[in-house]
Amino acid sequence: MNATLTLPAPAKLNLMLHILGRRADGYHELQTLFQFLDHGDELSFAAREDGEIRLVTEIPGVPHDSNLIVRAAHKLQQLTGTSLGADIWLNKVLPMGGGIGGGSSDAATTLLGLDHLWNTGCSEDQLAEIGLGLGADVPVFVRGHAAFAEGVGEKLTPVDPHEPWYVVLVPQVAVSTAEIFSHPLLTRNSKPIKVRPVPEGNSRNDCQAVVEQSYPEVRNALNLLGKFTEARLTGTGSCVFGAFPDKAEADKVLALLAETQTGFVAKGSNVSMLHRKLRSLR
Ligand SMILES: C[C@](O)(CO)[C@H](O)COP(=O)(O)OP(=O)(O)OC[C@H]1O[C@@H](n2ccc(N)nc2=O)[C@H](O)[C@@H]1O
Ligand SMILES: Nc1ncnc2c1ncn2[C@@H]1O[C@H](COP(=O)(O)OP(=O)(O)OP(=O)(O)O)[C@@H](O)[C@H]1O
Repeated sequence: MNATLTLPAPAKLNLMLHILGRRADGYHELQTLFQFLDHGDELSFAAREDGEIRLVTEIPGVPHDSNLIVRAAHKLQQLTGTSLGADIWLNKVLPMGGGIGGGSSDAATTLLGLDHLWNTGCSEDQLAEIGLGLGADVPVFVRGHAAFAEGVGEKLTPVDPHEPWYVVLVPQVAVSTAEIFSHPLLTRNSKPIKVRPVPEGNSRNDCQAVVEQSYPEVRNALNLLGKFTEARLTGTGSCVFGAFPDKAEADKVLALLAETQTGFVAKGSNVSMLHRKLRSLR
């Protein structure tokens, strides 16, 4: 059997998210602050000589060829012209439709992992560009550093916000990103803010009001976590998060909410687990 390469696909949080306007193509101009979590999916890759891409562990409800992992692998094959393929195994940990970027992160890990395995030598810029074609959130996972993002999420300025421990609650509803971005009541006229200093105090999420209105489970999670710390929505939800100074405090709060809420505790991280692992391989 070929050697396998196993790599993490971490989650992200949007520490703030402001919507500045809507472009002619329907996509929204935004400003958002991305930080990674030391928590995520795991992917394993083994090269195939016959050029086939096979996701061995499929996600129920997501057709094989629509999975962002398979789409990312095909795009990399096309760009590089490699004759190699891959068997790919996914250990899915992150909730789907959670606003913590699981699918996007899987796609980025696939691009970096297969570029490494196939020895195709793509630049980070090339991989980020392929990634943007798969989703607005993919480039930040390719770059692997916490970032202030503008445009539709692709203009990235690396930043180093504080790295607290987070409680992330996972309300048991999947929120459609497209539905929230097309909501008539969405705030779309926030004033642009400056990148530096890192906008930690200016940290609202413009999607939160419409998500709370449409999904009572999300409002409930925000209210419950809000009893302990400032609680906020990530992306278009459904997940909500709050920061704590240490792991013990975060664990305690999650335990107190455990009767009615599903969630996890994870450390915020400005260098993604994926990039830390890849560096250790070089
Ligand atoms: C909400 C965020 O998660 C914040 O990080 C992202 O902006 C969304 O990123 P994503 O899930 O990778 O989004 P995509 O898969 O590119 O787009 C999903 C849908 O969201 C809407 N969309 C997304 C990003 C953006 N800047 N404006 C949009 O209007 C579009 O209707 C699109 O059809
Ligand atoms: N590998 C994958 N993992 C998760 N979802 C995938 C994957 N491939 C395709 N999808 C599809 O993408 C949809 C969104 O998944 P994802 O986990 O990225 O949502 P999200 O966390 O809300 O994303 P974001 O934070 O980028 O808005 C899923 O409902 C699923 O249909």
